Amino acid sequence: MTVITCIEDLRRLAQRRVPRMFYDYADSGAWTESTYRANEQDFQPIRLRQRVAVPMEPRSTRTTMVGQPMAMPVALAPTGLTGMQHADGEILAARAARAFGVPFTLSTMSICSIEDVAEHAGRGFWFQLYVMRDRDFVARLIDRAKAAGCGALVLTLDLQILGQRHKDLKNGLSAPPKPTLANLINLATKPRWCWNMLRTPRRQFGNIVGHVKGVDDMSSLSAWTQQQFDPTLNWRDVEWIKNRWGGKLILKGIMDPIDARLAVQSGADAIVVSNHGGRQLDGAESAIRALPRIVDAVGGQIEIHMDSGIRSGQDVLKARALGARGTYIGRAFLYGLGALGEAGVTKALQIIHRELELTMAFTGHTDIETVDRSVLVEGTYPTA
Ligand SMILES: Cc1cc2nc3c(=O)[nH]c(=O)nc-3n(C[C@H](O)[C@H](O)[C@H](O)COP(=O)(O)O)c2cc1C
Ligand SMILES: O=C(O)C(=O)c1ccccc1
Repeated sequence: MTVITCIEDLRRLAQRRVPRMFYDYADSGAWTESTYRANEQDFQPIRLRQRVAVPMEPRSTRTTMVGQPMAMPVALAPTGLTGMQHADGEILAARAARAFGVPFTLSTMSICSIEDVAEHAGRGFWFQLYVMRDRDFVARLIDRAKAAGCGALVLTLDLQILGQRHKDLKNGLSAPPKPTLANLINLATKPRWCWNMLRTPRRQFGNIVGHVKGVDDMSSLSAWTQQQFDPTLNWRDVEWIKNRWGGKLILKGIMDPIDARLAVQSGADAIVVSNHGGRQLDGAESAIRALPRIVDAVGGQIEIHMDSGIRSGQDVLKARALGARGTYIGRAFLYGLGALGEAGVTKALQIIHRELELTMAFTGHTDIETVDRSVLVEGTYPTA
């Protein structure tokens, strides 16, 4: 293998090492994947202003998200089935994030449970909540996250029903994979993944199986989601969750200024401008284009984060310049995990950090806190 220098290198290696069903699950969007593609592509036309002969050392990327100090404005996004990209994936990613000094967000739909991650990777990670019909279960999840010392609750609002993802339907996505002939043939080409998976006991949805009576078969993930996720979710539920949780609350999946204003009224601490990485509403605007409008509407009133499409430190800088205090990476860290386990997540974070602080130097900044719209070339970036 040649030297790994960028996230795209990690993606290629992950594609070789992760069973097709799970690689495709990560690397796909809804329907035609037009929003998935736009998320990445819409960063490209945004141009940076090169500066010379200005101080460039020492440089700091340190900042905060919801008051929490971190090494750079990048958190690991919550991703379901992370423990299927690599055995014990959530524990490994949480460890890498902790060592790097950025938050890891554990998904409700993770393989390793809240307690597994707290035990093996330490406390303080963030927890992402999906609202199920069974409110007692939701309350128990919140209480478990509290008991594990989670530093923030990320409440996802954009997936009460699952976007239609063609690759998952064709592959028959399930965790663990069903022993069909096609799956067995594919698994036979992934010995490293299989060996690691056989050595871990954690192969089911750890936050759910064993915690809800009668739930031991989640083999059809989309059917299970449809049965369990609550389509009546509304702002009164957000209030109930906020009160039950009592800590920092981040609302994820906001793309419209109307919803952003309602989020402000809910008293949440931050919102994430996100279209779920293009996995839900195909045809939605890219998140980087939606960002300035949301910043214009509520920027002074609530902390704004963004995700969807970030593949480099330059993307982080552009999001920050357009008003996002922090960002999240989803696939960028999943590719690292699938490629090289914990070391791959560390690699992904190192790559993004290096790109970010080099770009700061070239654009004449030594402190991420001073980066604003003026690093961008007028006329090349989206506006409200
Ligand atoms: C494989 C995968 C699984 C995901 N699962 C969840 C999830 O369980 N909860 C959630 O809030 N978002 C989930 N997301 C969305 C991410 O949190 C994030 O919004 C998205 O990945 C950002 O886009 P990016 O992958 O281009 O960085 C998932 C994304 C991916 C790629
Ligand atoms: O795949 C996803 O994007 C996601 O958030 C999810 C939703 C339901 C079950 C598993 C993952």
